Amino acid sequence: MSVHLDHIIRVSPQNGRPIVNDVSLTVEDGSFTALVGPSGAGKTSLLRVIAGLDGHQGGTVSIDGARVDNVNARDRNIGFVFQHYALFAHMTVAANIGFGLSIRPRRSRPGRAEIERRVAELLELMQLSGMGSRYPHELSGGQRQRVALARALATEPRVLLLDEPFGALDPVVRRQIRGWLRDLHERLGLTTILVTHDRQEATELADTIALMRHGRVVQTGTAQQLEDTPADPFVMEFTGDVIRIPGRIDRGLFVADMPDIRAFAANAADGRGEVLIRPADIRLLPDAGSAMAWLRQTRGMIGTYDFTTGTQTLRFETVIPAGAAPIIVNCALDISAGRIAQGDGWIERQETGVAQPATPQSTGP
Ligand SMILES: Nc1ncnc2c1ncn2[C@@H]1O[C@H](COP(=O)(O)OP(=O)(O)OP(=O)(O)O)[C@@H](O)[C@H]1O
Repeated sequence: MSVHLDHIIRVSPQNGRPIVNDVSLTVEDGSFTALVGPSGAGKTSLLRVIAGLDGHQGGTVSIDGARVDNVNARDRNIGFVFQHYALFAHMTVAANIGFGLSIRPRRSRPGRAEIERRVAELLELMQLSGMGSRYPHELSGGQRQRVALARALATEPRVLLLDEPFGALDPVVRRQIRGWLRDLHERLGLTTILVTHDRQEATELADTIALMRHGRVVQTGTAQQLEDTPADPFVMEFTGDVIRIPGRIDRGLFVADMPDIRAFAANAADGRGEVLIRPADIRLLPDAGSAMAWLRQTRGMIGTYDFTTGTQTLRFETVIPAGAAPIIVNCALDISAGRIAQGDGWIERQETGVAQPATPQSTGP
């Protein structure tokens, strides 16, 4: 089932400020979407609006093309698992899983034998066979989260909402459960939306990533798209390592404040600016300046360099130039593969890999 959000607004019940601010998002049927972003960005709030647990003051939520704004949570056919959505401690694992079915209105409630069959099926699917009679405190953290997932899936929802479901697990279990979850998503043909802080988790699991900040979706796309063509400096920093190099635009050139960084063409008005660049895109140019680059560590073709000019040092990891000695004297940096920012936005969007015209070496401000 697809989920479509159209200009959703939710305001804080306390102070009327927008918590979700004009969010439009389409989650395709059968897709796996990760909602990522800093704390307080509105990810949980958006998930709760989709689930129908919280109301919204503007916009519409549609599931499979039908508006569900006035449909209560129980009737949306959505399963959800929250990090702190605890299991019922006094109930066995089997009773926890079957709970959603057992409280259905009499008309739609399956018989006891049918519930038992469904629970057994889910226990097997979750690799928890034989654990139905245990109590939650007799399980590991990873097993408990799988029971929570089983409970969410018992009513056969087609949409699954997961809010940091693995946050409390140790990293090894977390990685194992990831692969297993993706597999489950495929096998059951689910449409899944996962809230996570973990960039790696989002990249591994999701087809689409929606990055949120201040109640808005800043950019949606594959992990690769967000990394390669970030909509703004915030997205670039969120999606990978970035080095910021301050400078200015001077008559069509970006001139770094730090000497021995090559100026390059910048199609923008004169003023302050900053280059944001992935460390791996920085190029060391031997015999092109007066700086010194000292190779601190190597990892295959990649080296960690301290690039020193005057009293300033820049540390970054990049490709070791062919035949370079561990200490390169008289070198300069090429940062023309970066993007130039001013405040929260780009002042110029450059495509990486496009050759820049040869320009004179910067001599600083
Ligand atoms: N019921 C509420 N009443 C008032 N403010 C709320 C309520 N729920 C959330 N907020 C506020 O809305 C903003 C978004 O919160 P939300 O929990 O959705 O963010 P988040 O991106 O999920 O953050 P985190 O990653 O820390 O869980 C925060 O500023 C939060 O304080």
